[in-house]
Amino acid sequence: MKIGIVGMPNAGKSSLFNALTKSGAEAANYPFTTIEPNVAVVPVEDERLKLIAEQMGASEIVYDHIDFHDIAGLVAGAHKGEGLGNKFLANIRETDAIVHVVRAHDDANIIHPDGSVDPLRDIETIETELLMADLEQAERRLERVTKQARGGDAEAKAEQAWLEQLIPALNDGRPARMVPAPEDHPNVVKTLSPLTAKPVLFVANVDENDASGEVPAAIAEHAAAMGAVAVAVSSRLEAELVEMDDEEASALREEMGFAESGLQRIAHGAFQLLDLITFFTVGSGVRGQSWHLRRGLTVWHAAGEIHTDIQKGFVRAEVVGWQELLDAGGYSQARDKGTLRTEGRDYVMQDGDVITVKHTN
Ligand SMILES: Nc1ncnc2c1ncn2[C@@H]1O[C@H](COP(=O)(O)OP(=O)(O)OP(=O)(O)O)[C@@H](O)[C@H]1O
Ligand SMILES: [Mg+2]
Repeated sequence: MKIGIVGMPNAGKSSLFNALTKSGAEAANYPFTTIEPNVAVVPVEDERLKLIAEQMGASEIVYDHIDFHDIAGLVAGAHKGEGLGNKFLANIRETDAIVHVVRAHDDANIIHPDGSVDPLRDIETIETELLMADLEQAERRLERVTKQARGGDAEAKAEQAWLEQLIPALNDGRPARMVPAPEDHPNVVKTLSPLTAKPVLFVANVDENDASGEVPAAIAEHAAAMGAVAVAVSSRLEAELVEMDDEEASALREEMGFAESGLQRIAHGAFQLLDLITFFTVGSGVRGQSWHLRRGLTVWHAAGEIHTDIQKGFVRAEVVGWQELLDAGGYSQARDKGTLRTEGRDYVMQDGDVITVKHTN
């Protein structure tokens, strides 16, 4: 999963990104060796995997991860190519979701580009840039598909009709996610890949003393109205915590009154935002791994997350809930108890399922 970090200049993006990078780099059994400088790979920790991996005697634990992309600061006018505008926009087009960092701390030492702290104004500035960028893209696309539609192409006609609804909506300040794609041509959204169709996770970058507290009301209300998710984190505090050793950091966290690291709050917020479920693969002497999948998809899709070859050769899957596996004490005991079942490709995955895919090749 790819997530782009956006926000006003000086909002706290890089501090957050650095904290994310360090937390990922320090995690054990990190499955990748090279990391691009602007990509932070963050494992999503999961207690359930720890328990079953230990019981099954797995060789190691590999958590699923989220890739956060630090995207250069967005300035007003980015859609016109000002600053790093165009490159910035091309970068976020490729992501699954957006983390929008909003300055909510009052530290007078930190300059605000507009001279005062006003989270809603800042959110609006960024959202306007995203809307304008989509608008330009949509207008350009409309010119093209209008020509194709004249030739009688049904897909082009459907896309044209959609764009003709989308453009006035964007002009009115309504995001693309509010303009549903034509039912028989859902791909038109993917083709345009509008920024304002992406789900948004707001990170309220709060004062260190508020880091355990609530999301400021103005941001929480705005997020709720958009159908977005919001979490409160102090970017600077998180950047400081990753510099400490684990014990020191958790002692400090406890003292400040929050159990989960701000970074894990963000990772879990992203899961909630994208409506993902977690499933596991585990065995004796092999890796225990966690994976994610959109809710409502099947075990065949799950197989594709593991490997395209496993999906291609899919025959059937053995499925057991993580708790049932733990209770039974192993796969064969779970089979005897009837909690481990054999399922076909249309089985809809449930959060916490442990699967073994039987496949050809
Ligand atoms: N919660 C916070 N409280 C106080 N200061 C903070 C907080 N978060 C970040 N800062 C400080 O704000 C400054 C800007 O932070 P940072 O460099 O992370 O912003 P940025 O969004 O990456 O900026 P740019 O757009 O210029 O790249 C830094 O000095 C950082 O230490
Ligand atoms: Mg920065």
